[in-house]
Amino acid sequence: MLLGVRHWKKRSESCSFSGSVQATFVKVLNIEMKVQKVLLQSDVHLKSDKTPVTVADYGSQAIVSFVLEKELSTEPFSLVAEEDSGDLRMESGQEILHRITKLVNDTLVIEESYTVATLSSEDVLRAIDSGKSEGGSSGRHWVLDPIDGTKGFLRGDQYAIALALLDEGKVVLGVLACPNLPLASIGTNNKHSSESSNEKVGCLFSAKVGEGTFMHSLDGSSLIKVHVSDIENPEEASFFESFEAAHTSHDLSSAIAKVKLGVKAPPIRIDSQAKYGALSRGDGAIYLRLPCKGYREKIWDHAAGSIVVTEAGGVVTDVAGNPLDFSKGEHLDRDTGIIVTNRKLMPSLLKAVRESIQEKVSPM
Ligand SMILES: Nc1ncnc2c1ncn2[C@@H]1O[C@H](COP(=O)(O)O)[C@@H](O)[C@H]1OP(=O)(O)O
Ligand SMILES: [Mg+2]
Ligand SMILES: [Mg+2]
Ligand SMILES: [Mg+2]
Repeated sequence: MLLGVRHWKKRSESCSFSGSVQATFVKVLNIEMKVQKVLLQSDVHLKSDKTPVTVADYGSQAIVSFVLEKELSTEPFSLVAEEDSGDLRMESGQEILHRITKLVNDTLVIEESYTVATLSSEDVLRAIDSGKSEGGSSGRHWVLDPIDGTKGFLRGDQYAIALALLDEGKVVLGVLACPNLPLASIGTNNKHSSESSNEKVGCLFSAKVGEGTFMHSLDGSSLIKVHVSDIENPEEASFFESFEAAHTSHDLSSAIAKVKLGVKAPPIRIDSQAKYGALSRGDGAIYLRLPCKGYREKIWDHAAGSIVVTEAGGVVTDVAGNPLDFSKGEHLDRDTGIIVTNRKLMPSLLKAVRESIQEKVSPM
């Protein structure tokens, strides 16, 4: 028993961010917001899976991984992150690598504790490749999506920087920064909005297992504990889904929400894990993610978002009603979709999802 308590204490102490890591995280966000406004065509590349990647994705991964490794120098460091340096090591990647290196140094210079020396391009490549761990069910692994919702980032819309910690395959800590998300509600099921926060954008959600979810404003001026919507009547529940039609079936979610549940409000379509953040504070009550058959979800796309919602009282499952399993490496290994809501709505939502999928498979 005593051993268990000691283990828990040790774990929770080293789980927490030091102030300087959190401050650096906020600086990364500020830089990314500036980069978003001045992005050049040549700063955007297509990866082999045809998804876009930018100097900001690479730069964010290099900085977060560099800072985390420095902060956690006394313990084994394992990071599972989206990007790798393969394309940057090629002849064609040299120009973009030069710009990433400048971006990383410009950002770190603001944070005095990290200005040991100017980082070389090789240091930046090494920092990006620190994210090559495979994760799994034993030990501790940090999980990072340096820019989640790159398509939203390129459009000037929503995106997030998502960092989580896995301990023995379970998410125990999550931080979700949403630089373009208004502090006031973006939905109809709101419970937290206030006059003073009406115009401001930039939210940072943080959740630690057993301690709830908090929303900070990016300028540090406010901090509140958040909770998911307590709506019980599905007709009053507004729902979130991907902006990109290629990422989820808008038709299927419309059949579930409108036809089966009688939801009246139109869907709120935004990019990235900002959907989890918005849901955690009750902006809407349901998030439906029903990707094309065959798409394999990655852990960095859901680890931080899922703990932000569950610690705020919500439930995150696959369409069979099982909790997401983060212990199997970089993939979630569910190609059947993800549903998120509060405890009261989950049974009727699950039933509606199952019926709609069944009807799609075998139309009457
Ligand atoms: N074909 C796809 N189907 C579902 N999700 C995808 C697909 N391609 C990329 N993604 C990832 O889905 C997430 C964004 O989805 P959405 O904004 O629709 O919630 C991102 O993590 C994005 O990766 P990325 O991190 O590279 O942007
Ligand atoms: Mg990507
Ligand atoms: Mg992502
Ligand atoms: Mg990404």
